[in-house]
Amino acid sequence: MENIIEIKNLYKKYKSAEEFSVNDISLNIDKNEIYGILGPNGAGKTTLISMLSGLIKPTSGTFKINGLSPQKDGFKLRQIIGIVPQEYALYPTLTAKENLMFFGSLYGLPHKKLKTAIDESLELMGLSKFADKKVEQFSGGMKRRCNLIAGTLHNPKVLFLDEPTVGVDVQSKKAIIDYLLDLNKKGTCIIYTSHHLSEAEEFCTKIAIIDHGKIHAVGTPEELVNRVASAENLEDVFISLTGKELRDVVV
Ligand SMILES: Nc1ncnc2c1ncn2[C@@H]1O[C@H](COP(=O)(O)OP(=O)(O)OP(=O)(O)O)[C@@H](O)[C@H]1O
Repeated sequence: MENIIEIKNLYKKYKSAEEFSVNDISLNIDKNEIYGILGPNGAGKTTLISMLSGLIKPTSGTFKINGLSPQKDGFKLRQIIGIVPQEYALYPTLTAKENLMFFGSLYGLPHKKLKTAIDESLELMGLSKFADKKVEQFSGGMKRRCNLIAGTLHNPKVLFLDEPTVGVDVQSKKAIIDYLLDLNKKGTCIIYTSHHLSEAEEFCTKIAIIDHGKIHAVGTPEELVNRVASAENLEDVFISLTGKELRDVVV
């Protein structure tokens, strides 16, 4: 076991808000994990991973990623993390390949290495034959697949994903999960937020259940199910811990 992320007493209160959106979270994440942050709407999932990925600043508390802190080592930190937000960060009038060349060059990858990484990733994602099509012609699922490639071309040590499979078709979902499993096998620690309990149960090695900005439970899917008497699956655990039904949290 080797922690790649160490979070200590992290808080976030937005200026316009009355309550803390993240309220005293402490968490260690091992470098080999596929770590699911699960919780209902407004639980604080996006706020938590936005802080960890450097998009917003914590109100208080500290965290380190691979021993680096955002205050002291911001530049180095940005080189080892990947971020895939919910919204597409792609240029619609550029082709998939042009988009990926653009984003890959932002990571400073040499041209030849970048071209190889793009070709391999498009192949893995089942998008090779669409490489020269404009992204505006893509379906939502194809855009998401392309978005994921754009955030991972530099082979990050830690990848933050916000709801990577929400609202995508079955084929894209499978491609995304297979791609993430492959990245994890090659050494990327994956932290992802989700509403999909059954997907998380299958896919995650560890899960944190979060609600009202606090962590309610942490464990492997199996540990969580065993911890709650009469729970048969993660959905039962979720209802028991948050008092919310799955239908309340599916967007
Ligand atoms: N920019 C902001 N300004 C003020 N309040 C915010 C802001 N962003 C989020 N919040 C509030 O913080 C809380 C947590 O929101 P957050 O988006 O982190 O939750 P979430 O678990 O990701 O929810 P969802 O699944 O709906 O995306 C909510 O009460 C939300 O209204």
